[in-house]
Amino acid sequence: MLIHSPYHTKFVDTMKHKEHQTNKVLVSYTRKVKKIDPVGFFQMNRSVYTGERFFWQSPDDPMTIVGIGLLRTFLNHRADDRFSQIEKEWRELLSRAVIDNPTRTEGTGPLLFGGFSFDPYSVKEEMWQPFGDTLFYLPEYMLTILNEDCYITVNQFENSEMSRSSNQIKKMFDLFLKNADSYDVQAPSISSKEELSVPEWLTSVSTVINKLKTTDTVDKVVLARKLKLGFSQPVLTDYVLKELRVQQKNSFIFLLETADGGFIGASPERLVQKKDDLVLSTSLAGSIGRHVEPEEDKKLGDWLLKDEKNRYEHALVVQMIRRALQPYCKELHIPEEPILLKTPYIQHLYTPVSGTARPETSIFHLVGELHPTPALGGVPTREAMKMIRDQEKMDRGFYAAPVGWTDYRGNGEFIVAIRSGLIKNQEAFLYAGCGLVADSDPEEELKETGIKFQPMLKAMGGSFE
Ligand SMILES: C=C(O[C@H]1C=CC=C(C(=O)O)[C@@H]1O)C(=O)O
Repeated sequence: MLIHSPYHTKFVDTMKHKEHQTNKVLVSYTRKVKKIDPVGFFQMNRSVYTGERFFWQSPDDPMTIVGIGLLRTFLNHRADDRFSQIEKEWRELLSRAVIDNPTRTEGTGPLLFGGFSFDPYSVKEEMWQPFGDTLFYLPEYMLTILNEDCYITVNQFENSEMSRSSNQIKKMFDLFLKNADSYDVQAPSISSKEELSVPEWLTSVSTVINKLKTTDTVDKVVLARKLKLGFSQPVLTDYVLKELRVQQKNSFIFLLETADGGFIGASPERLVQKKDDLVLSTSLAGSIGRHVEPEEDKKLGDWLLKDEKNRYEHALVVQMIRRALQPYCKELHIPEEPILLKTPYIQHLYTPVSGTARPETSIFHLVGELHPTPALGGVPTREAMKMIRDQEKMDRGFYAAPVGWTDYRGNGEFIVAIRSGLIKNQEAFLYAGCGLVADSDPEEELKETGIKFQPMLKAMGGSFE
């Protein structure tokens, strides 16, 4: 139910004007508060802020960040220098910011949340237009939960009526809390399900495998496909988010809302985390399904750990991450052997990578060097990307691309946005891909992508037979 109050008009007015305030000084206020439920916070004042929200949760929940209201949107349709461009714009904004943040906690204070397109040179599909090649949000209100501690950040541009002092910003947040509305979140009801162009996709897979067998210019290519869902009503991102949080606890859960839906998913794959000078990354490639019987499940995992094709697919990713990070890290630690990472529907070969960054290394640098890893692109990158453009016949948009956050201190985390989908009114488009090497079998890869649709499909109220 919506609570009408004079303040609602105020919030709407503030929103209308905020895009014109980009030359003003950013004023940011952060305080530790009593624990707030992140979903409750996400849904507060929904009638005003739908389409202007983001949600982030790391595996098993140590870190949650929820943003509401867009103080500034960074949207770019540019290719070559997109990583350095966003960094430049962000630094410019921060260089004139007034930040009142007595906490030393990462993920608090001014923070950008968003991501990049997978391939800025792909032929664009209309549905991805609102995302451009770079899309980041600077929120007005933000909740950060790290372990058991909870923080609120309020950002405003100076000169806006309500933001001249920290005290006034605090009052503004109190007002925001008072005006919270609550509402029912209905389960979406799937009315149609269409796997797009399966025969064509299988032909493309065979063409790529043939190429991998017959030339030595390319070793691995990841091809993806798309599943289109129709619903009887517009899909509420809130519902899908709620389901993913319950069903995919050991993945990164992310949502970047847009006016008519949003990009959402539960990815097990960290691209990079930076906390002070500590850098973490992940090689995740090589997959097999799960079995309900623990003994059978273990057999599947043991098989995967020994399978040559999967080990090769995986090793190519490890090699590339090593090459990408070495120039930026004083030390790099990469275990010799992968272990298993199990999510509810699938298990993967997994190698955690850690290092110590050299001074002046920014998270955007690292994202730019790492994307796309051969877990989503291929080896060598340039040839694989060309084959993906030629053979995939779709725009991946933000699927398989870096999505995450960075705070004003340069800490942050980006994942590879797989196990994801784009919600657009009464439709949703889910994406899933697979690594192809010379020994791959098209039918097996079709099955594997089918399993990879599962997490999103389940969260949207469906299943994949
Ligand atoms: C491309 C996807 O998965 C990648 C990540 C892990 C394992 C993969 C594989 O075994 O093929 C893929 O490289 C996807 O889930 O859409």
